[in-house]
Amino acid sequence: MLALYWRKFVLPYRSLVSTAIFCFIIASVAGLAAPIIIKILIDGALAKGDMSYLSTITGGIVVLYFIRGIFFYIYGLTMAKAGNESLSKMRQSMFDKLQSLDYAYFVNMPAGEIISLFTNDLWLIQQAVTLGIPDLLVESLNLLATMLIMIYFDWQLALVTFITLPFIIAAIAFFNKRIALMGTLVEHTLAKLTGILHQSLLSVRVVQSYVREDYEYQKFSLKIYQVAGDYLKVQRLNAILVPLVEFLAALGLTIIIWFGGREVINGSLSIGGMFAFLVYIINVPAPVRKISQAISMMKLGTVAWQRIGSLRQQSSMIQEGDKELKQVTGKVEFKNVSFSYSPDLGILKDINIAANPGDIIAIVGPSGAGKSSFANLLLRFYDPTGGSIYLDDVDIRTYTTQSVRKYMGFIQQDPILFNATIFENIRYGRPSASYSQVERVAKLANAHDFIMELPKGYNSVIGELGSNLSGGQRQRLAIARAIIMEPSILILDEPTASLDAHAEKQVMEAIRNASVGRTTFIITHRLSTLNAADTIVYLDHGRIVEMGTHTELLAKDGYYAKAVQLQELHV
Ligand SMILES: Nc1ncnc2c1ncn2[C@@H]1O[C@H](COP(=O)(O)OP(=O)(O)OP(=O)(O)O)[C@@H](O)[C@H]1O
Repeated sequence: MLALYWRKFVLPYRSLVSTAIFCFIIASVAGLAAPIIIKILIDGALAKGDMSYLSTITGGIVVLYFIRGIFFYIYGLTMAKAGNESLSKMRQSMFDKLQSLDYAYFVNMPAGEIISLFTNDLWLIQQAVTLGIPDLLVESLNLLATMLIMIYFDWQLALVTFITLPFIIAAIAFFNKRIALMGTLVEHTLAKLTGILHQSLLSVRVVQSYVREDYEYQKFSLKIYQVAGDYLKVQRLNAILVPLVEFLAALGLTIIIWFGGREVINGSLSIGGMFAFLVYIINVPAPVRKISQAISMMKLGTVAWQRIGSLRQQSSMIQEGDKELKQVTGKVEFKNVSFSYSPDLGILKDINIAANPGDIIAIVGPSGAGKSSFANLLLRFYDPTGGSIYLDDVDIRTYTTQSVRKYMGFIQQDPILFNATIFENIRYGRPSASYSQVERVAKLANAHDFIMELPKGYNSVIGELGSNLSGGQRQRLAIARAIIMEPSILILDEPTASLDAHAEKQVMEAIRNASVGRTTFIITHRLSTLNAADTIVYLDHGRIVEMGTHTELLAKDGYYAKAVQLQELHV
C-alpha cells in the first residue's frame, strides 16, 4: 500500500511534498519544545519566584506558537496543492481513457458504475491523498520525535510508557482491518445506488407512463437502507475505536503518574520534569489516532485505486491500425465476414456485400437478424471474428479507427444531441464550420425551416438529449450534423423507426438529399421506403438469404416479397 502511494503521489509531487514536510518539521519542533519550556517555567521561574524570567518565557511561548502557526499554514497549503494537482490529473486521464474505450466496454459496463468511479472512488482517493498521506507522514514523525524526547528525558519512565503502546496499536490494527472490509462493502452498495438513480433518470418517461413511481421508490429506498446499514457498521467500528484508544492511553497515563510520582518523591525527577513528561504523554494518543485513521483512509483509497486501475487497464478489443485514412471514394466490401459478441454465439455468418461509391444499400430482415451488428462492424465498434471489410480495396483494420470514422456519417434511431445551441450541435464534428456551412447542411437535411421558426433560430439552446424537439426534428439535426463532416459513407440505423408518417416523410427526404454522392447503408424495417435502393440485402439469422433490387426481390417472391406483402397488409 505504501509503495503505491509513494509511486503515484509522493514521487511525482516530490518538490511540493518535501516543502510541506520541511514546514511541518519546523512547526513540530516549535510544538515539541513547548513542554520543555513549561519545565523551565516551573523549575526556573515559578520555583524561584523570578518575575522577569516568567515574562520572558511566556513571551517566548507566544512567539513559538506564532512560528508554528505560520509553518503549519504553509504545510497545509502545499500538501493540498499536491493532492489537488494529482487528482485533477487523475480525473483528466480517466476521462481520456474513457473516451478511448471500445463501444463494447460501455455496452457491458453499467453507466452507474462508471459514474461511481468518478465520484465515490475519486473522493476516497482524494481523502487518502489530501488527508491520509500527510497525516501518516507527519504524525509518524511527530510520534517518533515525542518518543525520542521522552527517552532523553527519563528513559525508565519512557519504557513504562512504551509498554502500553503495542496494546493500543494492536487494538487499532484489528479495528482498521474490519473498517477497510466494511468500506469495500459500502462502496459496492453505493455504486449500485448510483446505478439505480442513473437508470431512473434515463427512464423517467417510462416510469411515469407506467405509473411505476412507487415501485422505483421502493427499489431505491431498499438500497438506501442497505447503504445506511453498512455505513452504520463502519461508523460503529469507528465509534468504538476512538474511546478504546483513549481508554488505553488513560490507563497508561495512570501507570506513569504512579511511577513518575515515585521518582519525584525519591528526588530523581523535578516537578517541572514530571509535568513536561505528562504533557508529552498526553500528546501521544492524538498522533496514534491520526495515524490509524490515515491508514484506514489509505486502505479505502487503495481499494478505490484498484477499481480505477481496472478502468485504466482496459485494453481495446479493436485491432488498431497505424495508417491514417486520407481519402476514400466510398467503395465498401464485406468479404466472408462473420462475427459474434461471445465465442459461442455466432451473430453474422459469411457476409459478402460489395457497394460501389454512391450506392444505396438497404439492410433488412427480422428483428435480431444482425442488422445493427452489421453497422457496428462498419463503424469499427467491433472487429469481425472472420473475414475482412475493405474500404477502397484496403482492409479497414490497416487504418486508425478514428481516421476511418471521420469518413463515416452515422445516424441512429434515437439521435443524441448535446445541451448546446443548434449551431454548435450541427458543427459538433467540425468545430471550425462557418455559419453558412451550417445553414447549407441544415437546408439539405430539411431542418432549416423549423430552425428559423424557433425564437433564437440557430442560437436556440436545445435541452439535454434534445428533449425539447420532436423526434423528426432531432433526426434531421442529426443528419445535418453527419453531413457537415462530408462523409463518403453514410450509415443509418432505423432512422425513421420511431417517427409518424409525416415526420418519416420529412426525414426520408433529408436522407435522400444527404445520400447524394455517398455510399449509403440504411437499416430499416420500413420496406415501403426502399424503391431507390440499388441493392437490398435481406438478413435472416445472421445470413444473407436474399440480395437484389426491389423489383428483383419482389419477382423472386421470397423472404423480401413476403415481408413487403405483410407490411402492406398492416398499413
Ligand atoms: N452488445 C451485444 N452483446 C451481445 N449480444 C448482442 C449485442 N448486441 C446485439 N446482440 C445480439 O445479437 C443479435 C443481433 O442483434 P442486432 O441488434 O444486430 O439485430 P437487428 O437485426 O439489428 O435487430 P433489431 O431489428 O431488433 O434492431 C441479437 O440476438 C442480439 O441479442
